[in-house]
This record gives sequence, C-alpha cells and structure tokens, in this order.
Amino acid sequence: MGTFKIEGGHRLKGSITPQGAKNEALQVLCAVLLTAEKVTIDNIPDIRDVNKLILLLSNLGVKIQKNAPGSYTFQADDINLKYLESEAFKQEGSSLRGSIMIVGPLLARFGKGYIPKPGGDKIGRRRLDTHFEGFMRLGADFRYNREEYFYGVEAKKLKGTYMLLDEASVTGTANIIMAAVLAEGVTTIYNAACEPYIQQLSNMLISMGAKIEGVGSNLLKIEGVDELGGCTHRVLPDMIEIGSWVGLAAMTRSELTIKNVSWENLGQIPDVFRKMGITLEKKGDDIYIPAHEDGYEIQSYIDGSVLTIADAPWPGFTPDLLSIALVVSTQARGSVLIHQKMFESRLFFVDKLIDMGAKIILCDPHRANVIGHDFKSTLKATTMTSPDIRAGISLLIAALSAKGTSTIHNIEQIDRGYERIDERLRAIGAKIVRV
Ligand SMILES: CC(=O)N[C@H]1[C@@H](OP(=O)(O)OP(=O)(O)OC[C@H]2O[C@@H](n3ccc(=O)[nH]c3=O)[C@H](O)[C@@H]2O)O[C@H](CO)[C@@H](O)[C@@H]1O
Ligand SMILES: C=C(OP(=O)(O)O)C(=O)O
Repeated sequence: MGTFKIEGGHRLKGSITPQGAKNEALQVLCAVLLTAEKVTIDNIPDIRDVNKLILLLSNLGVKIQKNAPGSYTFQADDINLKYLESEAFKQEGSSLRGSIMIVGPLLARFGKGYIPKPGGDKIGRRRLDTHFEGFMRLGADFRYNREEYFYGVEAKKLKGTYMLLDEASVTGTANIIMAAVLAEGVTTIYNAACEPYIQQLSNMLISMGAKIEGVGSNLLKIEGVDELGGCTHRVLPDMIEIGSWVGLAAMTRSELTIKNVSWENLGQIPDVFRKMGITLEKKGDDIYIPAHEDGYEIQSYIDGSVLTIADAPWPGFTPDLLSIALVVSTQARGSVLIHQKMFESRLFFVDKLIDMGAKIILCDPHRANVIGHDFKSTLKATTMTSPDIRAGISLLIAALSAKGTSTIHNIEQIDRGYERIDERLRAIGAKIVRV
C-alpha cells in the first residue's frame, strides 16, 4: 500500500496541464477491438486503470506499439479468444471498471463476450443490468455464473432494434453502441448517456466507418455496417482532473492556470464552482483562477434558500466531482447541501474531514450539509486512508490546505486516475512525497 506525506498550508503557483480523460480512454481503448486495422490513439493518460486495460488488450492478442508518451497504435487482427476462459483473465478483467467495455466489441465482432465482475470504486451498488439487457435486446444469449460472478453473452449475429435503457449508464451506453455498430439493421437507443466520453467514442466510431446519428443527445440511431476500419483519435482533457485542480486552487488560495481544458466540453462544471463563489476566468482555452485572498462565498438561490449541489446524468453535474465540491465547501463562506444521488457509499469519507475539523453533517448516505470555515480556522493535519479515487483526491486537497503534515495511505486509488500526481503537484510548489 503506497503512501503520500503532505506538508500543508503552502500556496501553490503556476500552471498545470490536464491529462487525457480516464473514462474516455477506457472506452476508446475497447473500441480498438472492433477492427482488424490499425487504430492510433493520442493523449492516453499514464494511469493505473488505463495501463491495466492496455495489458488486458495485449493479453487478448492486440498488437500494441507505443509511438510516444501517451500515443499508441493498436491492431486487433489476431485475437486470442481462449484468453477469455483463462484464470488470468478472471484476475485481470476484474481489476477495473472499464474492462466491462470489451464485451460489446467482442460480442459484435466475434460472437461472444465474457467478463468477470469488474472492479472500480467501491462506492455503492454498481450493477451491470443495463449493459446485458441491451445485448439481449440485440439478440444475444446471456448467462451468469453466480459462484464465480462471471458474465457471458453470445450471438451468431446481432440484430438492430429499438431499446429504452432503464438508466443512462455511461459504460452501458458505450458497450451497447459498440455492439450495435456491427449489428444487422438499425438500433435506436433512447435514454442513452451522452457525456463527452460517449460523444468522443461515437465520433471515433464514425471515423472508423460507423453510422451513428444523434451524437450528444440521449437518442442515438445506429445503422449497422459489415466492418469498421482504422482511424486516428485524440482523447479530450480529463474534465474530472480539471475540476479537481479548480478545487485545489480555491482551497489552497493559489493562483493557478489550468491549460488547454477544452471549455466547450466542460458542461456545468465551471458554473457549479462559480456558484460556490470561486472565480474562474476563461483565457483562450485555459482556466485562470486568481488567488482567493478574501475567500469565496457560496451563493444562495434567488429566493434566498440554501444552495444544493447534486449530480445528474450529463448534461447534469458529474457525480465524480461531488467529493471535490464537498471538500472545497469546507472553507467557503456560507453553507451548502451536497447531494450525491447516484452512489450510496461515496460520502462516507467525510468522517476524515470531520476529524480534520471540517463542519459537516452527514444527513444520510446521500446528503451532507457543509458549513464553511471561511478560512477563519484551518483544517488540522491527520493520517487517513483513501477509500476511493475521488475521496482520495479530496483528502489530498484537504491535506494540502491543512496545517501540518498529513499522511494518506492506499494512494493506489489516486494513481488509478491521476497521472504522476505527486510530481505535477511539486512542480507548482506543493510539498508532497511518495513514501
Ligand atoms: C469507467 C467509467 O466510465 N466510470 C464512470 C461511469 O461508471 P458506470 O458506467 O459504471 O456508471 P453508470 O453510469 O452505469 O451508473 C453510475 C451510478 O449511477 C446510477 N444512475 C445512473 C444513471 C441514471 O440515470 N441514474 C442513476 O441513478 C447507477 O445506478 C449507478 O449506481 O459513470 C459514472 C457515472 O457518471 C462515473 O461515476 C464513473 O466514473
Ligand atoms: C468512479 C470512478 O471510476 P470507476 O468507474 O473506474 O470506478 C471515477 O472515476 O470517479
């Protein structure tokens, strides 16, 4: 178990460039399985989850060439389907959430897709029904081994159909799109997720020869084609990392520029932070955050009632930034209700923040009321363990703003989604070491 030691209370200064988006990378990496031709992907983040998926693709027989840092060419022209029945696959396939998205492409191209229960954050129930109900609607036979938590779908040829998803699942939508692009006939997916990750995947598939209409909406129409070809694709900057750096700047009252953020793909993220009183300036494609010398004040609603920050499927506010919004509000002026609607175990980390002196009432597993200190009292350093990726980065932000030296264990959770985070934070003045 890795550990960070953080000496808090220092202002940071400078600029930071976001890595490529983890959740997009996991989708587009799985899409390389849809063609025998070469696919080149740029701006792939060097993070644990992505590297695990690249290893899994390699074990499946995908030829992989590293062109430069973050740039790879993949060729899935000789896939070893026997690997799917191996013990090694049961281990490797279950170690991250994104591995679930190999199922759609394998099913569509080779007639079968298997997966052990995928990993990822333990932040509540994470069912896969949407994925498998979608595959079944396309005509696949489904089986599930309860003893081994092993899922399988098989079909000679998928057939397009209309489907209304039971929920706008992000990885579920990606999986069904990747199956439908090679199905016979037209598939209509209503209540599809439409995050920039899905838009990027769809545009990549279109450049490979897929026929997809409605990109960016929750109604997708996909006309199946016989085969797909190669392409070149670039992953967008990671909007969750961008939001994390906004939170970091505000909590440490640092002047920070976040470079090349792709403003048009940030949705509500800038406005949610603005509602928390944080100044964000658009400078070209950068975000400039001045040092908040006088702190930041949470806005009320027009009628004067308390602000709620809640998650919702895109174009709502992403659930992956709620933990960061929560930690940032511990030093705001005013109070806010943080409502995590999607996951039921994602707010329990607030215990650690309460230990550090934050004023938080956990109303129930989904809702926390935060009363900010307005920097009149600093958080106290402590020792903690990172329970999940976004709680981990939130605790790290808290530690950087706190007085004294904090220790964070289980930093593998943070490394799942943040590239060389200690090095990049040191470059803007943070006192953080990996021990
Ligand atoms: C690898 C990857 O891409 N992971 C992301 C993906 O996970 P993932 O695709 O696993 O998450 P889903 O979108 O399937 O669902 C997330 C949670 O939200 C609930 N839910 C979902 C849709 C909905 O309309 N209503 C609803 O309540 C689900 O029941 C589940 O508990 O999307 C999540 C939701 O943005 C993000 O937190 C994860 O970072
Ligand atoms: C929940 C997340 O990731 P995963 O779905 O990979 O667990 C996340 O990125 O915040």
